[in-house]
Amino acid sequence: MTPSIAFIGVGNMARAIFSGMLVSGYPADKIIGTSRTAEKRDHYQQTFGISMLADNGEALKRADVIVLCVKPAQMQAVIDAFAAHVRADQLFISVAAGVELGAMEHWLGQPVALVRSMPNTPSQLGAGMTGLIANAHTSDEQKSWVTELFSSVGDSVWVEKEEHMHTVTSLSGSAPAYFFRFLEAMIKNGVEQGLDEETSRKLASLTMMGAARMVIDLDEPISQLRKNITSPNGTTEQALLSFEASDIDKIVADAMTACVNRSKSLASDFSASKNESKDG
Ligand SMILES: NC(=O)C1=CN([C@@H]2O[C@H](COP(=O)(O)OP(=O)(O)OC[C@H]3O[C@@H](n4cnc5c(N)ncnc54)[C@H](OP(=O)(O)O)[C@@H]3O)[C@@H](O)[C@H]2O)C=CC1
Ligand SMILES: O=C(O)[C@@H]1CCC=N1
Repeated sequence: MTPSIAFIGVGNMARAIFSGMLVSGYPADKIIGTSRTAEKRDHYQQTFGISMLADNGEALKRADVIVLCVKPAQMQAVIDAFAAHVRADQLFISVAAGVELGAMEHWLGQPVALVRSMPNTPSQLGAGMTGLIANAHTSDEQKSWVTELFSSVGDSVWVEKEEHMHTVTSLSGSAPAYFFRFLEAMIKNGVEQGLDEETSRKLASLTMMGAARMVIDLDEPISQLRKNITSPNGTTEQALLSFEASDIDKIVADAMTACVNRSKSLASDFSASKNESKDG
């Protein structure tokens, strides 16, 4: 039987996951979403044919699997409001950056299967990449089901230690935005050199896709793929020398470290112990 899935807090990430699921054949009548905004509920209901509710508790009641998709700062209030009605057979999946399993277990207040995920928005095209870790109450069968769920919108990896979720966030969760930023800079320069924006966008973005496909499909070191393009004393060499002069490794490492540090600070802001001391 196909489980009913409730997405609590339909925004960018929830939409990316359920639209990818719909494309891969998940029945719309098994998908519920929640939002506090009436216009959004109407929009998602009409556009995707899923059920949209205002009441998270009602969504919880109807669902076998609950995907928590609100912002980290909203997570505790959302869980607190329905924790008393959680059933032991339900499976929870969080997509929130930084919020640790221990904190969510504490807010849920009872032993329940819980998976922390870090997906990304390419999921909406079936090209997502998701990092996963489960708590001790999640069975192997539930983990397999979660793997299948995220396979339907791309690919996934299970990490061994929860601290690795910070790294996953910097390598894949946030990373589409790095590539978009890089493309924005390339397209801007193409336009400054006289091409129209549409042509610049096509040249740069299809090149990014082609390069990514070479990395994924060809069994060759990335450095070799780079060398194959870099003729001695040619054009590419000049571009790469310019990157090195700006210390591209440091630029990328600084950005990824900033991402990881923010993920860690979210974890500390919303940790169960901090919450307890706040309560106490
Ligand atoms: N965007 C991304 O690329 C990624 C995001 N994430 C994680 O996904 C989560 C959501 O991010 P994102 O989708 O970008 O954020 P959005 O703001 O787009 O979505 C969150 C949605 O939650 C809804 N919401 C807020 N409070 C409630 C509530 N009490 N009940 C029901 N709905 C509520 C809001 O709608 P309304 O105000 O109408 O209720 C809003 O649309 C975050 O925790 C983030 O860390 C993880 C990986 C990637
Ligand atoms: O920026 C954020 O906090 C979320 C988590 C990963 C991508 N977006």
